[in-house]
Amino acid sequence: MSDTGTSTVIKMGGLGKQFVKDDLGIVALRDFDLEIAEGSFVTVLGRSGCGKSTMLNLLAGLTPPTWGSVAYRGEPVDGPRTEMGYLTQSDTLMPWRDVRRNVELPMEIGGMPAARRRERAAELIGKVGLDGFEKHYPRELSGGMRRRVSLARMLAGDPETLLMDEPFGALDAQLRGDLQAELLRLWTESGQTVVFVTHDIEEALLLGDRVVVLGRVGRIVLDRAIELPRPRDADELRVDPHFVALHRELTEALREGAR
Ligand SMILES: Nc1ncnc2c1ncn2[C@@H]1O[C@H](COP(=O)(O)OP(=O)(O)OP(=O)(O)O)[C@@H](O)[C@H]1O
Repeated sequence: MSDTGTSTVIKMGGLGKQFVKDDLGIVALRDFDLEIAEGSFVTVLGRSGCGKSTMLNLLAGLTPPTWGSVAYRGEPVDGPRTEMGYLTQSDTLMPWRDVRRNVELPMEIGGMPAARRRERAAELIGKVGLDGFEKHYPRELSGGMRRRVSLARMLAGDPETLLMDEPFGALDAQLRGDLQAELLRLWTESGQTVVFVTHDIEEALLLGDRVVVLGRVGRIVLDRAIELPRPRDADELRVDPHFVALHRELTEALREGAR
């Protein structure tokens, strides 16, 4: 238990990853330490190439670390775990399954009866704004629509922790706002833990109750609480002096991280 009374759900210690390409070692992440409290919404902000996806892949157990370790509820993460849902940057929908059957997949694996599965899939498809597209195949959808199917599929697994890698980056502003609001609503209701990677300062501030800014090879340049009251309205926030000051602080941290 931490001093705030919440327990740590994720602990990354001395974490690092080196890739080897053409006999050359490329360090993507080095000496990375981070603890995440249960039920928190942590946004991880960093420029392209600073190791954000590498960190999430390690956290999700998709790739083994070169150095250090990841623990989930005190247990070492040495492969994917059902408690963690991962929305990756790349598209991992099954091309031979239509939208409904893609969304149903985690429930199918979990052994949920077909009628219940179908009902839940319909509900999730509605939540991500894809009513009417149930029978479409991934190739018949736009990139943004495919992201939304992936989001619905992740939620279908009912994970207690959500790992999200720039999930709304490719969407138009309106849809992005809708899905951000939907995610916040789900988070408020469910008490899930969220680790949300973005390179967008405003998004990091709008969503998180803590922001971690990464510099090169995942060096933590800033780790601070975001005390903005909720619900947060993007239009109102933009003129809020506290938000403006935080925005400036994060801009400076990103600049510092690039050095
Ligand atoms: N499989 C790999 N093989 C070799 N190098 C890799 C591999 N994956 C990542 N890297 C390198 O590691 C570094 C960090 O990559 P990573 O994808 O983690 O960054 P990122 O912060 O998520 O970037 P972006 O915001 O653009 O997705 C980059 O220099 C990248 O080229």
